[in-house]
This record gives sequence, structure tokens and C-alpha cells, in this order.
Amino acid sequence: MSFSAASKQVLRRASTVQRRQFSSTPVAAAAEVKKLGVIGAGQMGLGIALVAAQRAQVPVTLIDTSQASIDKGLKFADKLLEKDVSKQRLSREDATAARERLKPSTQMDDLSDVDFVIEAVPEIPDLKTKIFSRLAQICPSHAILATNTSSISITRIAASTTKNPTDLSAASRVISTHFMNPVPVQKGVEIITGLQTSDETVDTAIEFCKRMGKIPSRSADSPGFLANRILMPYINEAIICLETGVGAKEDIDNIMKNGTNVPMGPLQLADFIGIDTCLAIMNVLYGETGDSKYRPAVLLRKMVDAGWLGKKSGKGFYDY
Ligand SMILES: NC(=O)c1ccc[n+]([C@@H]2O[C@H](COP(=O)([O-])OP(=O)(O)OC[C@H]3O[C@@H](n4cnc5c(N)ncnc54)[C@H](O)[C@@H]3O)[C@@H](O)[C@H]2O)c1
Repeated sequence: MSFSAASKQVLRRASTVQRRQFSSTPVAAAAEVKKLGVIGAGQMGLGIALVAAQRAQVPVTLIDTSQASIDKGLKFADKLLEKDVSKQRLSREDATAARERLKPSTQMDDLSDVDFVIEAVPEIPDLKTKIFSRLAQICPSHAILATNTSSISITRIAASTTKNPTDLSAASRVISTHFMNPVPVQKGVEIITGLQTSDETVDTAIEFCKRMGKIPSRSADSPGFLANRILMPYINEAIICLETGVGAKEDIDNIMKNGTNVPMGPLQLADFIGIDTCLAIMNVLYGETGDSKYRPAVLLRKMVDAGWLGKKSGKGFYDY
């Protein structure tokens, strides 16, 4: 059997597993998403939770193992909502209602009643697979289990939900909804399917992202998917240009900003994304393809060693 025939057969079976659980049409299924779970209250998780609370108007259980991250995230949510109110983009009542929909917790078990969960913890494969293995146990049997991974294989994450590869009961509900940074601003979201993902899971995820006001693009489960396959080698090359003295950081950023009509240059963008996240994605591209064109810049590794992770740590290529 060819790869595509085999994968279609797996998908058909996954589709049957899922059909029992959500409504027949994707719009109806997405409308049935009455409660969202978000894991990780960092820059992506907080943004996803806030946009879902504001645009899709669903209650969001926001999980983080660090109370400090939750406190920091909620403070940032208050700041964003306040800014929207002051600029008259949002009424005071709607801002209060959105804020009240965010329910923070440090306990994963609080995800036992969500219809859809989006994981946004750091880009560490073992951490994600452990979380999905737990989600398969904790979440209801109809819940969509989405990851915000930037580069890790969805097929691999889905496989971690079970010890039996023919059991698709949870694996068929795993998908990637890869939001772009900053989530409240960027409209794009990549939808990536694993080999096990059911059609209904895809449809429900796409419709729910639309409820959040996003514009989905589909990508195959290939290292880096579409966005990072293109973006990260660009950022990495900018870092190599810096470390080999081809240009100063300001010159690198200015030429790309003023020459290609992007809002910020690659080094500043790396600071906003997180230097550790950039390194993690390059490691996946390099490790999974074995192609030397994806070798992470030496300076990128050194900056992570130094703890200079960009905006979130106060220092990256620039100081914050
Ligand atoms: N930063 C970006 O520009 C960007 C863009 C798209 C996708 N992503 C992806 O989104 C994910 C999160 O990235 P981020 O930039 O928000 O990271 P971050 O470091 O800002 O936040 C991660 C959060 O997860 C929490 N966490 C760690 N372990 C946990 C656990 N076991 N359970 C619950 N919470 C835990 C941390 O305390 C932290 O608050 C990564 O997979 C990343 O690749 C990032």
C-alpha cells in the first residue's frame, strides 16, 4: 500500500472514531466548544487565552505550573484590555467580561471539563509528549487536544496519547493550532495535522480558530511546517551575518525592515519570539532533516547559554 493510501485509511478510521463525538457540521461542532483549556501562561498561551475569552467568548481554564507566570500573564492581560478600552476598541463591560472568563490554575486536573485544549508550554519535545499523555487521561473523550508547537511533529505528539498505535480514540483528536506572535495582533494561524488526526478534528479546529477571529492556513506535518520552515532559516542567517561580521545588528535589521517592508528586522524579531524558542526550532529543523543548511548559528546557542532570551528576559540582541 502506498504511503498516501495508508495514511488515508488511518485518517478514515480516525474520522469514524471522532464522528461519534461532535456534531455533524464543523460550524456546529465549533459552536459546541463551550469551554477552552490553555496550558502555559507565557507569551503565546496568555495571548491565545485572552483572544479566545474576548473573541470566541468562551471561559478559559489557564494552566501553568508557575504561579509567577500566571500572575505575570494576567497582569499583561489587564494591560492589553485596558489599552483596548482606552483606544475605544472595546467597551469596559466587554473587557470586564473577557477578563472574568480567564480562570487560572496550577492543576492540570482542572482540564477535566474542557471541550478544546491548546497546549503552549516551551518547545521541549519530552515536555509536550508527557503533557499529551496526561491530557488523554484527564480531558473528556470528545475534547480536541491541540498544540501550539512551532516545529515538533504532530504525529509524534499524537502517538504519545496511547501505548497502542491502533487506538486512535485520543490520537485522532490531536492537531496543531499554531498561532502567530503576538496572538492578539496576528491574524494567521497554521493548522497542522498528524497522520492520526481525524477530519472532524480538523474542521472543528479551523472553525474554532475562525471564532477567535483568525485566518487559518493548512500545512503538512513536516519539520518547521510552513511558517517556521521559511522564517527560522532567515533569522538564523541574520545571526550568522552578525557573528561573522557581515553587518552590525542595526544594519542587518534596518536593511530588512526598510528593504522588504517588514515591521521589524530579523534580530529584533528573534528577541520578540524568544531566542530559546528560535534555537529549539532550528534544532528540530536540523535534527529531523539532517540538512546542514539548518545548522543553528553558534551565537544563537551562546545567547541561550547566557540566558539572553530576548524581550522576555530583558536582554537579547537588544536591551529591554
Ligand atoms: N514565542 C513565539 O513567537 C511563538 C510563536 C508561535 C508558537 N510558539 C510556541 O508556543 C509555545 C510556547 O511558547 P512561548 O513563547 O509562549 O513560551 P514561554 O516561555 O513564554 O511560556 C511557556 C509557559 O509554559 C509554562 N510551563 C512550563 N512547563 C509547564 C507545564 N508542565 N505545565 C504548564 N505550564 C508549563 C511556563 O511556566 C511558561 O509560563 C512553544 O511551543 C513555542 O514554540 C511560540
